[in-house]
Amino acid sequence: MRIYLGSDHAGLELKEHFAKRLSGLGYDIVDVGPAVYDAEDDYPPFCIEAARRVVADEGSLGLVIGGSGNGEQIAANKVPGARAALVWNVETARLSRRHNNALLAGIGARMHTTAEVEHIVDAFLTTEFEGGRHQRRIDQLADYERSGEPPALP
Ligand SMILES: O=C(CO)[C@H](O)[C@H](O)COP(=O)(O)O
Repeated sequence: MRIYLGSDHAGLELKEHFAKRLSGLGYDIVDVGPAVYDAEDDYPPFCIEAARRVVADEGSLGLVIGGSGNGEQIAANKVPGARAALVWNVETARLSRRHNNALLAGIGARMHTTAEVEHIVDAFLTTEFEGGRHQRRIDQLADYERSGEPPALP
């Protein structure tokens, strides 16, 4: 499976950790940057690029890593077709795949130990989408994104 990685300066060290770790586990890693630490860099270019690539590459997943993961997730979700979830423990990571078919995980490097994030990321990458009623909800979001017509209130 191909995994796209993006971050900002706050997530750079953890991104590099995952580039090595996931590559060692057999994942095909594409790191969209940043390549060097710059305390003044901004997360949108890297997270939007990671999300664009995931959406264009069916079957791939992405990790967008920052200080909190909030802005990274917001940036990724601006890309049409992207579904990015802020994952902050193993259960939210599992549910983001099982119920939301999340394509990208937003991760807060300043919120966890590296060992915690390893468990969170492993859960994200190894959980399958459940489909069923959850697909109906995802379809409503996708229709709204495409048409601008909000789903009817029940
Ligand atoms: O988490 C983030 C966005 O959600 C950023 O990594 C964070 O805002 C960067 O902060 P600073 O420039 O103070 O290092």
